[in-house]
Amino acid sequence: MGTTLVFGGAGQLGQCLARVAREKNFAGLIFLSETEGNILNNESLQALFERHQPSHVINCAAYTAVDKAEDEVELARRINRDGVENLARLCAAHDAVLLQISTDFVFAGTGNQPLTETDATEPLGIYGLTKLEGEQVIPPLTDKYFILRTSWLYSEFANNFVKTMLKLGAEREELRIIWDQVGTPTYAIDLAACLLHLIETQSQEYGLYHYSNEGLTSWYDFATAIFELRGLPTRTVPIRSSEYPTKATRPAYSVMDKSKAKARLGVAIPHWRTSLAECLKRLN
Ligand SMILES: NC(=O)C1=CN([C@@H]2O[C@H](COP(=O)(O)OP(=O)(O)OC[C@H]3O[C@@H](n4cnc5c(N)ncnc54)[C@H](OP(=O)(O)O)[C@@H]3O)[C@@H](O)[C@H]2O)C=CC1
Ligand SMILES: Cc1cn([C@H]2C[C@H](O)[C@@H](COP(=O)(O)OP(=O)(O)O[C@H]3O[C@@H](C)C(=O)[C@@H](O)[C@H]3O)O2)c(=O)[nH]c1=O
Repeated sequence: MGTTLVFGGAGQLGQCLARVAREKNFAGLIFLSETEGNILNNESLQALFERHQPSHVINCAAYTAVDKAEDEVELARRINRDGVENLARLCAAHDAVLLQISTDFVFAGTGNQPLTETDATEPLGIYGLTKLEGEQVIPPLTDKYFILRTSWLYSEFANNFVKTMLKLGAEREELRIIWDQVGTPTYAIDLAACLLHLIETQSQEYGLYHYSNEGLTSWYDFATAIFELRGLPTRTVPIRSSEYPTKATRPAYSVMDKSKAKARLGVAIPHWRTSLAECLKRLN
């Protein structure tokens, strides 16, 4: 197997990839932090591609601060769109496969049926918009790409909802959590395993896919499950989004249909509750 360059290697998904690769003895991955592989620096990117001649490139680098993006539009766009364009161009020139990660926030979330890859996108905020732009720059440059849209990523690494809940739950008796946003949490370790599976199997089923854990839940039910599984007495109170004002509006319903990924990529997808229990065990 060839070499895989992992950009954004120090972020949540990057660290999950490192763990899964270590556990599977998966060789050939080169993890690059922002300083080692800045996706906005074309000169250093070119040097990296020339030195390593990668067969695959996984882009975990992104601007992920959903609310802050509303005030940092240009920076978010440079990282989420221009950075992806830089990688896609170099992948095309070096005949490498690009694995790009996108988000459920490309959808407006006004429906109530699981979203497929062909459903219309309509981002509600700058983060979702710039991630969608990042999806759109790829196909004109290369055919050899996988775009995996995922949602509500969490893990034992970096900052995420599960870790925030455990921290707040240890400090407060009661937490008020939104229940009118419905989606599917995704254990970033499962997504990492899926990405490595695509490389290991040398999959050529290129294209756009939805990948989250199975099932659906609200943030309120997710938080309640975290405390139940952890055996914490923290009370959770369901509130509406209007009672928890944020700068960026989130989709109310962003459950994604994974039929295409299951049919074409040969991946088994665990239920979110099973994976949550696994993550909490790891966090112990
Ligand atoms: N987190 C989530 O809930 C979800 C995430 N996604 C997508 O999944 C992917 C991985 O997300 P996740 O790991 O959680 O995000 P993180 O924010 O944990 O990681 C992103 C990483 O990208 C790095 N980065 C930022 N700018 C650059 C740059 N110019 N060049 C290289 N690296 C850079 C960041 O470094 P630094 O921190 O130093 O700035 C950070 O380490 C992203 O594409 C994200 O949009 C999709 C759905 C849900
Ligand atoms: C801390 C807290 C959050 N919430 C709500 C706010 C929000 O709607 C929801 C999740 O909050 P967070 O800020 O953790 O997550 P958020 O930034 O909305 O998460 C998103 O991140 C980007 C990167 C994605 O791509 C999305 O898939 C999604 O995971 O929980 C409460 O209701 N009560 C609370 O006490």
